[in-house]
Amino acid sequence: MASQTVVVDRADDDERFLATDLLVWFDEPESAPTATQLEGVPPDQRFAARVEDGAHDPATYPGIYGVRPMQLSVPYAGGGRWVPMAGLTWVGVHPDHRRRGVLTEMLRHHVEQTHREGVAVSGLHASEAAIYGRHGWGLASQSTTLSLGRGTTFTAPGLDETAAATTTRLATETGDDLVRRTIECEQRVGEHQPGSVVGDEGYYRAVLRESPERLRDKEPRRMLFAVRDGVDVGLAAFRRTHKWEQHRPQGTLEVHALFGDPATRLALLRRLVDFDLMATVKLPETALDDPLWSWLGPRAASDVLPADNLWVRLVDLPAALPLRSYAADCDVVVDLVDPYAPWHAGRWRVVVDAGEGRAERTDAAADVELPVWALGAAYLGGGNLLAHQRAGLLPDAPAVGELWRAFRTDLPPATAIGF
Ligand SMILES: CC(=O)SCCNC(=O)CCNC(=O)[C@H](O)C(C)(C)COP(=O)(O)OP(=O)(O)OC[C@H]1O[C@@H](n2cnc3c(N)ncnc32)[C@H](O)[C@@H]1OP(=O)(O)O
Repeated sequence: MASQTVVVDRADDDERFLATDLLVWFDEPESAPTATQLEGVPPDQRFAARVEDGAHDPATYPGIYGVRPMQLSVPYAGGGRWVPMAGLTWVGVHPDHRRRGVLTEMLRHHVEQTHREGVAVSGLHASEAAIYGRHGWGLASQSTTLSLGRGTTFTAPGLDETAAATTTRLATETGDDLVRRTIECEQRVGEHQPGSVVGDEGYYRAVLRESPERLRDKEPRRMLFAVRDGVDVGLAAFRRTHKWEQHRPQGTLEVHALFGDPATRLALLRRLVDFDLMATVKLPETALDDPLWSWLGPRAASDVLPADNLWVRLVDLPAALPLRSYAADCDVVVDLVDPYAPWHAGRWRVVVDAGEGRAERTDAAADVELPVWALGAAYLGGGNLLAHQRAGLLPDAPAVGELWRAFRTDLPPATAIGF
């Protein structure tokens, strides 16, 4: 198809924004007011692409995207630390305009806009894994989904006492009370777990809202909080589905999110595999080094499916590097390839000294040329640069190993929510 001139700017028409999203995702329209449906993406963070040559449907935009103001937990002093992240979401291109560069222009706009707003990192969950790598996002955390049978045994002698001292109770709060309790709990837990993401109140109102059209005959989502010493230390969000086979209950309990330190996860998991009338517990986005694998052994789970989790793009290297701490010293000159960001592309001296990182402009000869996705992948300590080098995706230069030894973390990052 012929290319087209694409201009991206604020989306000034909420109805049109929503209509575009409905067309892209072919969802049933909801009865809730438009403002409620758009909650979690602030009005000044809704963007639309317009094409300047050719007619298009006035009720929709050729393309839309939104940004959630979020916090990302980055590796810091053996734990984590919250830093601002632009959470890219609601990306969609009208079916009549696809594969003609609308997404490409929207992502270029997003990178510029994020930089203008002084945010160094953009993150997203992708609908399809092949989309974002070519635009500079690197796969920063990976996970698996899996299923467990009812009554699964978890063997964790060193954590039994703490898990037993952890009470699990279904939340009785609703509305804003539940939103506040959930945010506070996720902030408390995620700060110690690099790769965690939390949103603002609007985001939590949006994810905790369940419209009648989406719910139909399903059980409303239940929130199970884990409490220790009077403090919320974790939670599991889940829903159950009935099923009967030959007079025997074969229900499925599907977990949507699971937060907590290892002893808390143990307490929550023991409770989740013990609900009446269930035969199967489906777990979401479980990190590759989740303690679960040590408690179970690899064969106790079924339907194990690896997936990409959080994709990270750096939009400002000198601002992003000092935000986290590092495992080893390094001093290399990187020639950064970033076609979307002239302020970013070119040679940087990347230095880590006593755990602190920085990047400064240099005219020195480059030790390695790196695509911007590589630093996004490694930023949380998860995307192994040496493995990418071995796979032929990065240049065969010693500087890649030096960078990786600085960026890597003892445990890979884990991201528990999608957005
Ligand atoms: C963070 C999020 O919100 S994830 C949600 C993403 N949205 C969706 O999946 C909704 C359904 N899909 C769509 O709306 C569109 O097909 C999009 C947004 C995925 C792509 O939009 P388009 O305008 O068609 O993309 P565009 O023409 O800019 O393509 C850019 C490049 O990405 C490639 N590409 C686009 N979509 C895909 C895909 N689904 N899989 C693999 N490659 C893709 C194109 O081939 C093109 O490659 P090239 O530069 O080598 O030629």
